[in-house]
Amino acid sequence: MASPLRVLVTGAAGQIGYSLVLQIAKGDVFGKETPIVLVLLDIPPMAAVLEGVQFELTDCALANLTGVEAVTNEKDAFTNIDYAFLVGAMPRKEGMERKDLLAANVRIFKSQGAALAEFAKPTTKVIVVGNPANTNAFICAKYAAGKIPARNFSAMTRLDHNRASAQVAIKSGVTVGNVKNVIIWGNHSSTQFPDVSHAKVNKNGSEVDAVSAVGDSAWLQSGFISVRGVTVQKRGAVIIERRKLSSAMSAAKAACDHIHDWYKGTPAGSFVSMAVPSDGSYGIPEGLIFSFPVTISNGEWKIVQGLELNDFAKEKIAVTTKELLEERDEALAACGESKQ
Ligand SMILES: NC(=O)C1=CN([C@@H]2O[C@H](COP(=O)(O)OP(=O)(O)OC[C@H]3O[C@@H](n4cnc5c(N)ncnc54)[C@H](O)[C@@H]3O)[C@@H](O)[C@H]2O)C=CC1
Ligand SMILES: O=C([O-])CC(=O)C(=O)O
Repeated sequence: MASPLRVLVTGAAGQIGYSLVLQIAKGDVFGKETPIVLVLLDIPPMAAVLEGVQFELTDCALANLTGVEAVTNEKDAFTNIDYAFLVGAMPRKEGMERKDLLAANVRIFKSQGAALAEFAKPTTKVIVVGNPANTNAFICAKYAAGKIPARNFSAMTRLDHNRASAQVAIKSGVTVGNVKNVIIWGNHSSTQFPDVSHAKVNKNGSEVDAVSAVGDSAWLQSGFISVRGVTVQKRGAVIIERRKLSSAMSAAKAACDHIHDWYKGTPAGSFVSMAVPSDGSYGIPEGLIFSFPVTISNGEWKIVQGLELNDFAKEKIAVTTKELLEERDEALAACGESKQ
């Protein structure tokens, strides 16, 4: 048997954690053939709950789950890990924006960035789920710099990508497996820009542009993006309003999709949305953790180049970029650093 991948889930006693750990353990991310050791981290007051999750995972009797470790300190959590799902952070409540969590959550990611640098493998790959996800990932990467390359850090916009794909499928009268190349640009926040102008729909066996498959351009420029919040941009807030808790099942599934594609690659001709450090593509300031369309091969992502952006798209991308720059400066200040 190959040596197992060590996979860390932080916030493993929380609601996303509860959905996520089973999907990883049963092979949805790294494949059913890949042995896994799951490392579950939460804060000391959650130790008993965490132990309950550990017992349940053992009781699932999964063939390739070779170990489950429940820990409450960063050294045990981060030592020698291959992948980190950084979920543990405070969720927002009704009426809040995700950036309202910045002051409370950013320090967690400063500390975990330093712990990654000290204890993890230099090849470790990281997805930040805890909100505000892009800015937390920026801070985490900053404090791991010198040990783990910035390109190993990402933030999750796959949930927004999945939400957008599902809406296009419903409007086009197909199942979601027939929709590809939707793009989420920018921040995982209400300024994100869900863009279908490069998306494709397989309708009755032939591939057509999503815009013509949907057949409602007015909806694509307004209702699809955010009609009283029920579709993409503000979907998270709508779920909180209905459930009184933020998305968990769909967030866990999206985190699995994100790491699955990073590990296995994207199919030829397809791209997915992933928030990664900007290299200046599309005029986005370098280093900002920004959601782009990416293709993935051999564990390396590449930002899709050369997509044409019309004035509507440029305007939306400028708004989300401005918000990310403001969040970055606020986060640096909260970490006691000067602005960039
Ligand atoms: N990027 C995205 O698309 C999404 C992000 N989220 C975010 O994910 C985060 C987690 O959400 P839920 O699981 O619903 O929250 P939750 O409150 O159910 O669970 C969070 C867990 O994290 C733990 N935690 C807090 N500080 C920690 C630390 N320093 N180290 C380890 N664990 C720690 C808590 O004790 C708790 O068990 C929130 O910030 C939420 O806003 C949620 C949905 C989608
Ligand atoms: O909206 C929230 O606070 C949770 C989240 O990030 C989402 O559901 O997209």
